[in-house]
Amino acid sequence: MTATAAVSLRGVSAAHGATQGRPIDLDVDPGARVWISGPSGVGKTSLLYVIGALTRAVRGTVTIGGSTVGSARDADVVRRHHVGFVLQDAQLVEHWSVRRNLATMAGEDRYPAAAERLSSWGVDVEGRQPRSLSGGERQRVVTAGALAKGAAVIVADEPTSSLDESARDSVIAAFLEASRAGAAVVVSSHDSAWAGWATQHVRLGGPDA
Ligand SMILES: Nc1ncnc2c1ncn2[C@@H]1O[C@H](COP(=O)(O)OP(=O)(O)OP(=O)(O)O)[C@@H](O)[C@H]1O
Repeated sequence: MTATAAVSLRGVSAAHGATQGRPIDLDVDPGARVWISGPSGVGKTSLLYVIGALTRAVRGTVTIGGSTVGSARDADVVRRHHVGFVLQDAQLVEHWSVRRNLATMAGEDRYPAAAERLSSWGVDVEGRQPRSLSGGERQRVVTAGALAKGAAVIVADEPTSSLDESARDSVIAAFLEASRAGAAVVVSSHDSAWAGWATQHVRLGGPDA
């Protein structure tokens, strides 16, 4: 790993997909922007989950925020302290208000900024329940919460899949801003709109991976 890497993978295979046959090495420095692409089913989500300590690698060494992710307990600690994530199914606690979901993801002190960002994205939070959100609104709530956490590492799985072009561009700009503030940001997506955003491209299932 580089001395400053936020995430370092050495000889890593995830439980499913292309990295099983071809283990991967990857360093992601603070402020770097990584786009993971590749065909459906190739293993993008599986790799992203390892990068975010959401699941453990089946082989190799994963270091996040200077800590090696060995045990499940290591993964818990790393996730809590270092990682913000946007998962593909934009999970919210359904019986909590959207406000409570957002405040829990962001931290109460960062809630106002997260709600303001959401409002600028056309999503008003107050008085809403998750069941009243469209798929795209839900995706933006989870993204605003993850970004507000101020984590050193942000992983996002298809964060713009339910968004129109204008909302997509706003979300891409927000991920750019997070990287400029020092976060290492890793996005898995089929959408080539991420190509111009990324500083590193990991293409799974191609000649290089
Ligand atoms: N828990 C699981 N048990 C068994 N197979 C799984 C599991 N999770 C994923 N897979 C399989 O592993 C492969 C990689 O899945 P993964 O979701 O990582 O791919 P992906 O590239 O993100 O796909 P997509 O672009 O369609 O979201 C797929 O063939 C998938 O069916």
